Amino acid sequence: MRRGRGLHAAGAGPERYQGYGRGLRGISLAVLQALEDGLEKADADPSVKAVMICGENGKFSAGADIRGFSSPNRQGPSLAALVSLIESSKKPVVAAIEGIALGGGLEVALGCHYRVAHVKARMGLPEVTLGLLPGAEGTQRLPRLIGVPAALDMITTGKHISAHEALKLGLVDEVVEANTVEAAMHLANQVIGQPLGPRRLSLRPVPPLPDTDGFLRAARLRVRERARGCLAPELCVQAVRAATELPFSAGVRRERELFVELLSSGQARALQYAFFAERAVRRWSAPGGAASHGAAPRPLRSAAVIGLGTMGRGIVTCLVKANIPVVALEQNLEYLNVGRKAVMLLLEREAKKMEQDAQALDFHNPARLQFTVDFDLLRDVDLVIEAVFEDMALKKEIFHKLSRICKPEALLCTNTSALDIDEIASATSRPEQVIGTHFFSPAHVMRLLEIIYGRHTSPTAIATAMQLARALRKVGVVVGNCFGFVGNRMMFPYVEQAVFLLEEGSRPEEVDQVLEDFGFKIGPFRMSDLAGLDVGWRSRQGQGLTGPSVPAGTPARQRLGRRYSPLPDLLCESGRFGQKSGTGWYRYERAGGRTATPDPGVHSLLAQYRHTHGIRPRHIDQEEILERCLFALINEGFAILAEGIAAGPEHLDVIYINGYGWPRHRGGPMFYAATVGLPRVLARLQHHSQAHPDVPGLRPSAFLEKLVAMGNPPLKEWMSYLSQQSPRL
Ligand SMILES: CC/C=C\CC(=O)SCCNC(=O)CCNC(=O)[C@H](O)C(C)(C)COP(=O)(O)OP(=O)(O)OC[C@H]1O[C@@H](n2cnc3c(N)ncnc32)[C@H](O)[C@@H]1OP(=O)(O)O
Repeated sequence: MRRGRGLHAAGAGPERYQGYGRGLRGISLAVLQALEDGLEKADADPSVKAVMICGENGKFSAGADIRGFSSPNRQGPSLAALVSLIESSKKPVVAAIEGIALGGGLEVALGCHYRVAHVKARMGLPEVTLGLLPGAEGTQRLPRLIGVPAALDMITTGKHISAHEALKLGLVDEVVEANTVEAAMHLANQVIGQPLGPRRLSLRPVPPLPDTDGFLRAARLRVRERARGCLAPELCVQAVRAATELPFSAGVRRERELFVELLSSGQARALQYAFFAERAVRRWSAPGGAASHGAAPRPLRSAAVIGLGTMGRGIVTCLVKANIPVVALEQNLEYLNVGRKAVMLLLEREAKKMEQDAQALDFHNPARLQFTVDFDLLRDVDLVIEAVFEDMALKKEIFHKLSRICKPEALLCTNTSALDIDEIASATSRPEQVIGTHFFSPAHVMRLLEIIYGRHTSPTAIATAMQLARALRKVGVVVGNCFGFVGNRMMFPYVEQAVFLLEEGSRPEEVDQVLEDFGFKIGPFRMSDLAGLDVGWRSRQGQGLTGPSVPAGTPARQRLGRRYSPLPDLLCESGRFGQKSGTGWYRYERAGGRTATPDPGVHSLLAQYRHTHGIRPRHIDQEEILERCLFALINEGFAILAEGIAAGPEHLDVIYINGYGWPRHRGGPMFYAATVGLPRVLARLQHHSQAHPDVPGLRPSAFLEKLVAMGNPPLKEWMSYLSQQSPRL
């Protein structure tokens, strides 16, 4: 038996191999070189009759090293050349796929003549999620193997598929439950001497469809619609089209051109930044030097959710899906029954989506999901998530009760989008166990979990909340405590600018269009209608900004010495609450309808409003709409960083990508600011601030000014320019 790195070669005799492999870090140049050398050696050695390629540590490959794409000095053998070399081997090559075969890893497997997968293996071409396409000839080989529709689906979505699905598609030849390497060697030994031509994918034709051109045209439109300005999915379709129209070698050249176009588009950089940012935020730090590496989470064996409104229902659903037994509590039987029905409906739907795993949910079993009005049933749970209305007095009452009832080590979470965690914690005898867990609606769908520590929250509590995020398959981001935390605090100036633009001459649909063209899933007015305009109205009433508590004589468009727009209040006063009431910034087909139509009623309300306040409407161009909304949001981001509410710009970006529909291919607001260039962001903020001196949100943050003065350093260096690391982090 001979051993090397990366590749195993099965010899003529029983089990003679040579081996190499590599785990998660991606295929490095060293691995490429080693594979190339090994293959050449195996081809030249007459005693070697077949070759088997596998990974190390039970993982075939996570693909190319993503960091390598932005490296200016990338040199050495190319992955595509290696895949061709594998395919052209005169001896049969078998891939033994365990764990994962992703991206370039799967392309290596496609170069092999046979593929054997472990039953738990997952495969995929996720390049599109990194702003790229499978550029090691994957767009040309995969359609030849599994046909255009299935290949296009995998390549344009980047989804991972199971071994069974791969077998159904014909992507692998065999799925095994036992030792994959042995099974692959067994197969290798069996096929020695058989002709390899039919196994070389580059020599196969793409299986024809009745109307390939029509299919690809429809796919391109579908993908373009879904991509919201992201280039990669569309270029993936073009590459697959090349496979259907050109001979293999010309298709590969086309794939290469498209790959280079994507690599230099800027979007690839943004998407790769987002990939690493999501992993970077798993490492958190908190006051007093506590950090992820030194804090261990407590076990999460059971949970309770208080309040079965929209948020509570979604949270219960995620917990059940994560296999955590839940006690769901409401204040009375009437609300409990309504909540129970809604949760069951959600779970039925989720079970349908999950198909074969549905049994595992087992949500009719009271040991896994229990509905109650009795607080005493919360005595033994490891975690409680309070999800009642945004009412401080009510939340404090509940937390007071919890600290009497729950076991001492139970984590007490509040699902709030803005309220003070310290004040809530002050109602308990154990503030170190209290933490904010801000879910986003619908809670069983949205990936973000903003985790807010208070002054006394312990590192163990933070680590446990992060563990909860992971268990729920969410992206947890740890932030400090301030009004609106990170996400909503940055959203306030954005929405404020959008409303000011209406006062000055824009229409809701114009503002939404500009921001949707930028890539947001929905613009600020569609979003407000969806969330319900009454939510913000109640909050403004609570803050004394509108309603009877506003002192007589207060100017209509001013509060606390700064510009204020009463427009959203006027809408609510006239019963326009958004989708739920059938009218808001738009008109809907009925109360609860989803289709927004520009509303002449709103247009005349705006005209009347401007007339009343002596505002002469003006034409506002797209650039001004974008700059005022986005730069105000980004400006708040710099203030948040300077105050130490978040540990770095990546945290803000991950929050915006996963919770606020920020287009991922633009990398998040702070990454976007870096792309635009901080001097330009500053100059434009200065310009708009001069035009609107009564709007503090447009006044450039001192931290932004400092970064510009320091020469516009790269984003990863920003935090080192804060004179003292924040008091909070
Ligand atoms: C010519 C072009 C040829 C080829 C193109 C490509 O191959 S592009 C790359 C395609 N591959 C991918 O997109 C896979 C990316 N990785 C993942 O999806 C996940 O990491 C994975 C493999 C499913 C594992 O997930 P898990 O949750 O178990 O681990 P985690 O994500 O935390 O990753 C652990 C650390 O590994 C790093 N990493 C993973 N994959 C890569 C990679 N391809 N390149 C570089 N680094 C990778 C990841 O960043 C983590 O690092 P850490 O420092 O611990 O944060």
